[in-house]
Amino acid sequence: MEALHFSTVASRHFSISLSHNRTFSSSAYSTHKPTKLSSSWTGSSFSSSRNNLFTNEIWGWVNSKSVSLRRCRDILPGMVRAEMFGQLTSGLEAAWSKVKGEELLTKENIVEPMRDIRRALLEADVSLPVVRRFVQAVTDQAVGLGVIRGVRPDQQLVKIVHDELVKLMGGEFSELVFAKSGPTVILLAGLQGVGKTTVCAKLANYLKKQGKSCMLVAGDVYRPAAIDQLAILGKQVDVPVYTAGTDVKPSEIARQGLEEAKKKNIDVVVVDTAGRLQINKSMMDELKEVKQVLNPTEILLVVDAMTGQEAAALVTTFNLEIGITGAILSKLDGDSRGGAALSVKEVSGKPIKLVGRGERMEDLEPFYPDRMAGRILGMGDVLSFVEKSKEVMQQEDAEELQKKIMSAKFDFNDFLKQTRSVARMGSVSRVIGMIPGMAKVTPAQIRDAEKNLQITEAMIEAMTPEEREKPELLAESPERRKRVAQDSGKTEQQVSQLVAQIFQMRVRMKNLLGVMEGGSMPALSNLEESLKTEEKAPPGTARRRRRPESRKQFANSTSARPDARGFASES
Ligand SMILES: Nc1nc2c(ncn2[C@@H]2O[C@H](COP(=O)(O)OP(=O)(O)OP(=O)(O)O)[C@@H](O)[C@H]2O)c(=O)[nH]1
Repeated sequence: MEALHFSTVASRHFSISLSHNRTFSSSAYSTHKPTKLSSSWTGSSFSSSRNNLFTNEIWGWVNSKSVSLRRCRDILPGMVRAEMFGQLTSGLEAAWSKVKGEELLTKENIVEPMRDIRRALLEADVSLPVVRRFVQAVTDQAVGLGVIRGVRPDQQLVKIVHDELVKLMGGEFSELVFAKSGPTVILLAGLQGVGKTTVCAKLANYLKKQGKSCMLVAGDVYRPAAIDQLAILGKQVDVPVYTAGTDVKPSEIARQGLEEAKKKNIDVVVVDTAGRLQINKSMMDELKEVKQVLNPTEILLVVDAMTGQEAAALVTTFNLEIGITGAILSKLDGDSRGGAALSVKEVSGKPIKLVGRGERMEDLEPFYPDRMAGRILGMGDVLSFVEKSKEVMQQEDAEELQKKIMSAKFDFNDFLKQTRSVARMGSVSRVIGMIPGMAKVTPAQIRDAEKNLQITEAMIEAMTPEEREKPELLAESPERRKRVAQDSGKTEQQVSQLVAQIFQMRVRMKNLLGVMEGGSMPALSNLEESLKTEEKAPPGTARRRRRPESRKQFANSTSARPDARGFASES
């Protein structure tokens, strides 16, 4: 694997790399190039069937053994990979590769990958008890997990590890709390050199962008340069800084600063405090005094991400000593291991609220555990794909469906199940958007597709159980179709189209399975094109234009072809 590095001018630590897998270069890629599907694929008369087919295509594509997780990650849109936590990311990658090619995650085949995960976490400087709990939780979930159609065991393992990482980092995003009345006071504490003074100004800058007026208070009286530094940074972000020199007690400066902020109707006061090389009693006593004077809404401990599990231990100690509300993890941009981000919440019980990712004033961000986990794994879109697939279909359903398709017994019950599965996926575009070349489906097309799903559902619900199982009954009887039309409030023509469609679907799905088994990737871009063409066609013309296409299919499909006499003439 080759990484192209782009260093940003502003930060000497930060670099991003675009993953570029050599095995995935031109010749390898060309083997996955979309093959042209038969024209029958491009002329579906119903958007609902189109969606079902999309879903199948997508499942089929990801399921295809030629598509590796790495490839998914690298070619899916927006897949820029950060170097941050790079070491951990590579360590975990070894784990996925161990279960590639397996059909199921078992007690036996999970041993090796779990060893890799354990090693990766320990190397990331996560504490041993935390690693043990993590590995146990992942193992418990992975073993005996049912198979989800289209999702391979290595993809499932990625998802489990992702979810556990999110839990480990606190699950939910922990927002800053603001006072209901009067200024919100945020007290910053931390050891020397962790980035407190810088964070003060960054935080003011961050809050200003949320429309809050801010004031900084220079409470670090032991390092005169810290006061000047804060004044300069304050100017830089255009926020007033309250200073009272170095001869006044920090608690007194804090009190005066708060008074000043109240007079000026300031929304948020951020108070800088002195750091020490290590925790000592005088530091804690001073902080307690400042805390008593200010009664802060937030007491945030700034910890240096590069100190790994030590950062988590510090948060615990500060919390026990003075009671804090959360942590700010600074210098995350220089952290290739990730131990601090992974351990703080688990070890101390206190959430990380913000992270510093560079020296610039803009480099402060909220800490989102799920995004962080996604970054660590570097496979955001694969994760959402697994999640969606899990929601919509169980393997048993899928296998049964496959059998039915193969034996040309796909009936309206299956049709309805599929239709609802697609509907449950919400916006189909979200799934389609995960596939390269398929991100351009318009909202209008999606709305249309969803409207058609409802129409289809209404008609199927108006059928008797027997009719649903044997679409032939409807194909042979205009009376039955008339009754379904009346009961569902749709036209006879719509019912006829639906009946014709199920036979077309049998044929198309069978064709699709053939294509998938042949190992080539379905022509997703062709489908997208067909969507656009159909979208542009004026009402009433699309069907007429497509009819020769459907006829051609029927002519080619002897096995699944019903005795269509009785409805074909009407449709
Ligand atoms: N790369 C990087 N550097 C940072 C970050 N935050 C702070 N720094 C740098 O870390 C150094 C120390 O930051 P300060 O804000 O002076 O630290 P402090 O905790 O106030 O230090 P004391 O006042 O001595 O206690 C400075 O050079 C900052 O530019 C960050 O998120 N990323």
